Amino acid sequence: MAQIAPFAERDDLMRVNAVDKVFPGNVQALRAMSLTVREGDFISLLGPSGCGKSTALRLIAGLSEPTTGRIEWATPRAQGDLGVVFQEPTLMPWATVAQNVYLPFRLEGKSYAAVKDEILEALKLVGLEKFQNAYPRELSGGMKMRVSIARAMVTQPKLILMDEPFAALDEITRFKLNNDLLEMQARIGCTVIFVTHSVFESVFLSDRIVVMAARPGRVIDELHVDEPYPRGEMFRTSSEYVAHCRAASQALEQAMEAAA
Ligand SMILES: Nc1ncnc2c1ncn2[C@@H]1O[C@H](COP(=O)(O)OP(=O)(O)OP(=O)(O)O)[C@@H](O)[C@H]1O
Repeated sequence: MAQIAPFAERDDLMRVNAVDKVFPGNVQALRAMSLTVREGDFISLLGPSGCGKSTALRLIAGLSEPTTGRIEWATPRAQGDLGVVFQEPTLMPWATVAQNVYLPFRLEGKSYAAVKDEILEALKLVGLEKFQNAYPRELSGGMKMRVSIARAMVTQPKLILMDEPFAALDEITRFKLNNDLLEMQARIGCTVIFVTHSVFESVFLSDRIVVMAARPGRVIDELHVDEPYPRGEMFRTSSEYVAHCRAASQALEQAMEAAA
């Protein structure tokens, strides 16, 4: 479990270097995107629909290749260094909660018996250890998302990519999961890149907000939310939070105008 270094002292983890992504039909999903991601950063990609947030995440995950430019890791990436959480929990309905969380290890060829302690630990982190033998159909939307997060964290990855994971949840569940996500990040010391449309969510969670504009998808601004962690309800109701939300809102408005 790594400790997160102070903001100014973090080592580079990976770099998106002058990346363009053009889809068939000449759709320029990303133009000249550059971003240095450092160990322990919590980065939100914030922007309107179609600005290339999911495309950027897929490129970083290695699920798609840049048209030009490069994705470079500071040290070679091993299996288990990366966890991904999508908007839908994407659980296997026929498998128990524990079997779902086991999946990344199964893909690495490890037996269940060899990793059952890690699975239980991940389920504890998301508060679902009592549900290890339940099936997805027995769980609420928020609980399913917790299982999906446990599955992404179980290998203690260096980097977790999250594509609007809480967009489909009600606001109270979303706030709770935001709080819990920060706690989990602090516990395993990972880096997070989090895609969202929500100014409020991005300010609450992140220390860096990368603002993107559409047509073509590109980075137009980066904001630093220079507020200490752990963050909780006190931060959410503070004047500092409101001030950061205002700044992020303005940057988002400029992003919309840039695309208009
Ligand atoms: N596989 C694909 N083939 C063709 N065009 C694509 C493909 N994937 C994405 N695009 C286009 O690339 C652009 C960026 O899409 P992307 O999904 O990355 O945006 P986004 O910011 O994540 O949007 P949203 O917030 O709506 O999810 C859009 O114009 C989209 O239609």
